[in-house]
Amino acid sequence: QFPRECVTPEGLQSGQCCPSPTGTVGDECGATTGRGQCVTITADNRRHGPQYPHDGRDDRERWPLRFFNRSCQCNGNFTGYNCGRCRHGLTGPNCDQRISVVRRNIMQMSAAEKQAFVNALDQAKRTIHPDLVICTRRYQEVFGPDGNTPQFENITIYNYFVWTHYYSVSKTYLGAGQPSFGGVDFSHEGPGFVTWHRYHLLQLERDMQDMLGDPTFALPYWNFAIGGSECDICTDDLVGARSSFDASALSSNSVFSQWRVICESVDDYDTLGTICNNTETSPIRRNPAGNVARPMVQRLPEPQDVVDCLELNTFDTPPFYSTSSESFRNTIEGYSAPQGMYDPVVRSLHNLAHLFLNGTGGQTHLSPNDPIFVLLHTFTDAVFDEWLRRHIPGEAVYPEENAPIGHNRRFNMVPFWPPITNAEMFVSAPENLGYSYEVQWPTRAYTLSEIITIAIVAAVLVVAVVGGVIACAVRARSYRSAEALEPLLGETFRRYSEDDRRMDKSQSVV
Ligand SMILES: O=C(O)c1cc2cc(O)c(O)cc2[nH]1
Repeated sequence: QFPRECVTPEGLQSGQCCPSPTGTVGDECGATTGRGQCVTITADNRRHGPQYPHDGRDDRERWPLRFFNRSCQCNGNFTGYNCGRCRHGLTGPNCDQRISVVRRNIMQMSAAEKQAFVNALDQAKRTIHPDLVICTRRYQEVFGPDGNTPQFENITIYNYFVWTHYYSVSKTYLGAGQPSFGGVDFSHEGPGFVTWHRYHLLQLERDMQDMLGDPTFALPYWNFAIGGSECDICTDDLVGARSSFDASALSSNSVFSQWRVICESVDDYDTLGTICNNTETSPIRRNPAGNVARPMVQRLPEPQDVVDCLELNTFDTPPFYSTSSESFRNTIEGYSAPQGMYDPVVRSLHNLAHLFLNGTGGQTHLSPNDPIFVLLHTFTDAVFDEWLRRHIPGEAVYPEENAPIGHNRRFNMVPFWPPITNAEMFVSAPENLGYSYEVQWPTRAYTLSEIITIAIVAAVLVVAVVGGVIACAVRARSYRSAEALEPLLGETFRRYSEDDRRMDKSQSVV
């Protein structure tokens, strides 16, 4: 969430976080080489929706102003907390060389590519994030018991990915003995669902690119809209098969059976007002299609669900919440039927894929601990990108105000650093964000009236073509028979003509 360099007592007190990419004094944000400059942070102050009634009580409001009010703003193709790196899809000392980052279907990757991806994830689970640290206390307690020991911790790259999700969904602590307020979610149940998760993946992809020293590294996706009740990627060469001994555990042949989750002690955080840290506890649990108590979540979404949701024209609809109807966002998120109608009992698309996993991956505070989360969300993001490509919306269709807290267009997404708004992720990825998807979208099945129309048009065409062919054949045949008769006719004609001439001559002599 914040750069290690900034979380000193002085850094926190100054409210400024503008490190230099070269570590040189007086070169904040690489200003001397034109990379960027240190600016005052703008935070959204438009009204949010009525779901959150506790203004002033949560560190995440008007993010990140509770912690910092100045950060780097980078120029041109430079980016990062100190403007020291290139925008996605660019490389080179001046960040002006294009590279291609293509996200592919994991099922279509070679055995070697699958293995490389699994190894990269495992490396990310064990590698300390090079730049960022997490706060483990609310701001009120962030200077520590002695007032001079900032409460921040190192965290690994993959656990940072898990932690940011947890921090964005955690409840608002209202004080000892008071129940924490759960009607708040900075990354779900609002228009920011698609933009927040898009940035979340971009951050992991960039961190893994840096870790691997490969700027072309791309996260693959899982096409979860395959129907049925089988998890096709739950195999030992991918995210791990089911254990033969425990239906909810992973096979010991998979490296992911060794992974331990973070952010499990949610009751402690909510009652004590503490925050999840990098401490790893139990193994991943997963029992796809094993939730017998909820038969509706025992099947994966169907291909037709993707077709239907891509046809919805409106990005989001009031109240811009999990109760919105005819909203593309609420449909891909999965609180509406795939055709857009809100129904409180329905779970579809993204939500259905989560719940189908039935374990770690089905609980919001824990779900990214299961690596399926990455693949499930890249596919969700691919659907979002395809919707942007087909409908070409301006940013004006993204609500500027009255969305749930965290979800307004200009809100800086919690808890990312440097500050980044929802609007900045509401753009087509290939042109603006330096990555694309290689994907074959299912096509819509024809309706009965379309089938009848097509059949009639086809029948008319067949009749016209066959009629034309017959007419041509008849004409060609009569032409040929006329040619065959022509020598005989010619002879007869000549004879008659000669007789006529002789007759004429004799008549003229008379
Ligand atoms: O109950 C739901 O609809 C549900 C569960 C779940 C888990 C998760 O990690 C999400 O990101 C969303 C979600 N929705």
